[in-house]
Amino acid sequence: MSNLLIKTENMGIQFGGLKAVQNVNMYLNKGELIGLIGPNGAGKTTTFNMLTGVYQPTEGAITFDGKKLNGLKPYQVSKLGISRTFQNIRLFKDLSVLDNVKVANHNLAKHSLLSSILRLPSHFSGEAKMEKESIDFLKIFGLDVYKDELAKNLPYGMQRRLEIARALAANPQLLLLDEPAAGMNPQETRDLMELIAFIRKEFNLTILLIEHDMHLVMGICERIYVLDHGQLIADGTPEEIRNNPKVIEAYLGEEVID
Ligand SMILES: Nc1ncnc2c1ncn2[C@@H]1O[C@H](COP(=O)(O)OP(=O)(O)OP(=O)(O)O)[C@@H](O)[C@H]1O
Repeated sequence: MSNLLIKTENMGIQFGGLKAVQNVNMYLNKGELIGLIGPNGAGKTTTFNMLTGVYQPTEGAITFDGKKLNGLKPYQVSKLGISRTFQNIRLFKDLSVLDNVKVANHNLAKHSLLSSILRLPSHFSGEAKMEKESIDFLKIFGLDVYKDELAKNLPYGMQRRLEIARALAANPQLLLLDEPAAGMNPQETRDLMELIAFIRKEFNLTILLIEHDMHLVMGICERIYVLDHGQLIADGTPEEIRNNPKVIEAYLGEEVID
């Protein structure tokens, strides 16, 4: 059985005259935690948008778990097992913390629509099961104490955690995290690193992580891809990336890779 979960072959996208991403060849094996880094505007979020069906690549192919993703809509990609978080937090701000997770979990609820409408016993057991599962999720993220709070009232770092919990509640095989530590303080970032490592193991996940915080990326990723001006300029272990002259040049004047 193949260990390969997702691969892109010469993936690219053009917006008008601008080739935002081109010739991207990446792969993730099952269970890997991989970083995607690059200076501002390098094409990282655009890459996530192609992997999740938000944008259709204008070139190349994406294969996930043996299936072609090209042409699929975001909800179809999500059903196949890819979940993501966003650079700018996207929660249902006026719903409770618990309801935010339940909404995501609901997509997969096992009881049928008919039993929900007729309120058959299987509906209630389904609801109760989902409620319990959702609270269990919140516990893992340290969010159960906030379960009845509106999402918009959570401290910023907790909102970021809730976004990850929500993505995970959809039961993905592949989790794409777009700058999960953005705006967090150093302690929150350290806690987040531990949490990401933990959920990867606990849920047998494969994770692709966009992150500007080099310490976070270098600390937890097995391999790292580097994008610059829409093209991959390097891939390798954190050690290889740290010492790669092309990477150092791409980042010169932007941030220090320590
Ligand atoms: N819908 C679009 N239409 C036109 N250009 C776009 C569109 N989406 C992205 N781009 C362009 O694609 C390029 C890559 O943008 P992208 O947001 O993917 O970069 P990034 O690496 O995620 O940057 P950052 O680190 O600042 O988030 C940019 O030049 C951007 O302006």
